Amino acid sequence: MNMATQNMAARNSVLSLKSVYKRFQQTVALHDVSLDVPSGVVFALLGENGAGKSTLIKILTGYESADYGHASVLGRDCDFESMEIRRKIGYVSDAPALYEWMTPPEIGWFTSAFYPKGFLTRYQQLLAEFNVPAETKIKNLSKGQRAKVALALAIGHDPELLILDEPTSGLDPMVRRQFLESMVDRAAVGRTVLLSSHQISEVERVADWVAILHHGQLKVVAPLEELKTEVQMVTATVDSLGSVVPVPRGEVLTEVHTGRQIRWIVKNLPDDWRDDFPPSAGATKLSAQRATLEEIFIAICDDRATRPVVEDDAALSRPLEALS
Ligand SMILES: Nc1ncnc2c1ncn2[C@@H]1O[C@H](COP(=O)(O)OP(=O)(O)OP(=O)(O)O)[C@@H](O)[C@H]1O
Repeated sequence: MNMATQNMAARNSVLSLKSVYKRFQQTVALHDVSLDVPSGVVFALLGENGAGKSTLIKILTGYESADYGHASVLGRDCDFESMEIRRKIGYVSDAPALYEWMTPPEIGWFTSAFYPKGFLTRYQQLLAEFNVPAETKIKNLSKGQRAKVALALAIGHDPELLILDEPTSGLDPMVRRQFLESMVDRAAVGRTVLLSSHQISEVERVADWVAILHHGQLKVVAPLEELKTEVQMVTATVDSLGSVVPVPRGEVLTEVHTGRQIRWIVKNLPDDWRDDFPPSAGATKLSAQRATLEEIFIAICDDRATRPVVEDDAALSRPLEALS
């Protein structure tokens, strides 16, 4: 993220993490994570399984504490004001706990006691929109129907900030679409949505901002459009296996070798990047194209991508210091 974008996010941020560390026994779940989420956007948190997404969300909602660093939501401290935060925001966890013996209307009526007037009416409208059966007890609802109840409970009070941990898993394609559209609508009226997801195509459709976590570290935070325009995939074919070719200038996120082909994912590739590959460089068929979000995600999160796939021992000694 460039400095101007970073400053903009920090100025209007609805949530903020500063140098947050979290460890579970030997597992480092979050490592020096700093993040500001601006208001009025759909902000997607991407990362491989175990990257630390749920841990980050649990710290924001006060279900876990950071070992070090500071987290705040809507200006409130996540450690000391978590009850207040949970009342203000909407939150759906990856496994929502609901009162199993109640019916959907009953749980809405029960929950309405914690929220201002207007909650129940809105909740009931959402249940009707989502076609949730009113007479069935929660324990007998399908996975998708449960997810709809949890979502209706989370947005019934029209929260300024909605936090969703993998919101669309278990939803059918129609509801998934309806649901994602409603996220965009929320952002359009100034509400903020933070969602974690593995569904890159969905994120690409709805997110304004994207953050990518990898092994507990925040690798990318940027507006989606900026990411799409600033990151490119450079491809070169090497003349012979094991030849040492230059690395393109710019910020090389990763390098992948497949036979004679090398692919680099590069941020801020200079216009004159081809000058780095004179005929003597041993690389031909040079091309650069914009990288898709999926390509960027894989480049950052697939650990195999940072290790060259080689077919002879000589190539193993190729210098990779330029890669982080
Ligand atoms: N309570 C816990 N005790 C021990 N380890 C934990 C605990 N919670 C999380 N972890 C570990 O911390 C790491 C991050 O887990 P987290 O659930 O935040 O990942 P995630 O990005 O949400 O993954 P997924 O996409 O699979 O849901 C994992 O290695 C996980 O095993």
